[in-house]
Amino acid sequence: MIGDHHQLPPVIKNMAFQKYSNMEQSLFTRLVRLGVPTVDLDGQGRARSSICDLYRWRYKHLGNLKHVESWKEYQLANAGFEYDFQLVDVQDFNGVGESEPSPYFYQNLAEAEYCVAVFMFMRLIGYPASKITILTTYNGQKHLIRDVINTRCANNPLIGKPHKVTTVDKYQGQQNDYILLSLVRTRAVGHLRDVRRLVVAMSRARLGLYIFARVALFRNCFELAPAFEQLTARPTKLHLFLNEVFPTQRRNDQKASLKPMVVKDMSHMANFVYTLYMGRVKQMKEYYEQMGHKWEKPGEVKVPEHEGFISSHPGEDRDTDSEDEEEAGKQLPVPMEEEPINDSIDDDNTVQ
Ligand SMILES: Nc1ncnc2c1ncn2[C@@H]1O[C@H](COP(=O)(O)OP(=O)(O)OP(=O)(O)O)[C@@H](O)[C@H]1O
Repeated sequence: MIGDHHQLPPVIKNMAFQKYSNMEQSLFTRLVRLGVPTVDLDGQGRARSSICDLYRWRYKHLGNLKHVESWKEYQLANAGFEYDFQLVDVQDFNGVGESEPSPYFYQNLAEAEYCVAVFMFMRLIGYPASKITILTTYNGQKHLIRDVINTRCANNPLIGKPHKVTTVDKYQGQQNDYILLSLVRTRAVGHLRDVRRLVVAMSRARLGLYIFARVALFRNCFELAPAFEQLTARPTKLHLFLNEVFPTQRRNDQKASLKPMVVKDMSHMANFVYTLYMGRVKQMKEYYEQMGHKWEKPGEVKVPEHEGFISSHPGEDRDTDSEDEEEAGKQLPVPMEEEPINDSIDDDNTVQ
């Protein structure tokens, strides 16, 4: 029960220990509260300096180790993205924002679809799946995102699944290069108001952090202001650079000469990804045929209605009469798995 007292405390499941022994208080917090002299972390070696600024304010004198300025991976930009981090505003989809199908089980379909569309975009331009993690602040949303992934792309060899889809709380202590984060709530800020959860959420990414949320709600939360002021200083619509592939040689500190594509909303992103995918498949097919190889379709990025609550692909054009589309219509839905993405720490290939 030792640990950074600016992050989340241990989870105590036993009510007696929780209520009467105050075991949720970590040993570190206990010592700090008792006035025991402590040495605070003053050099972080995980994140780009710009990303670290989102939580640096919670620590006394947190600087950067030299390598986060000097190593090439920190100097280069994130391919396809104008910014190294962005807060992306997500509006209601079909009139719905957050939903609560059972008590305290929060979901947000628009954010789930948006996160998955961005993951698919990253895969299509060459990002390895192992470098991308999708995080969310609620268990309900974790299940929804996994379900959307299973529906849209898990079985597609061109896309597959991200390294992990899990909750911020479960991911404490872990990291990945690129984090897509869904904040879910649209009516009340909920438990992100605990700044320790915000610090964990903001501090998991090394190189890229893209947050999907209802901006008007979170920007007004007093406790979160130092982070959201920085987040909202950048555009809240996703800015993408087309024609870039991973890894780019564009420098992160260099103002790009290209004009970005500004993504209007989730449907726009889903549509764009669908078109990008179809273009990639067409290119591959032509290449195979030119080389005299037998062409086999890699898979689909969409399947029919699934369990009655996930919409069909928002970028899907149902008016098409192409043969490929008809074949896709005959495909059986991907079966639901309770835990399709492995959560165990043992198989984690991130460096700690
Ligand atoms: N001296 C260093 N040289 C290179 N990389 C470093 C160095 N120190 C830390 N890092 C990088 O920073 C990451 C975070 O370090 P570490 O896991 O010790 O932090 P932590 O305090 O346990 O993080 P958290 O509790 O927030 O998950 C490491 O995985 C590593 O990539």
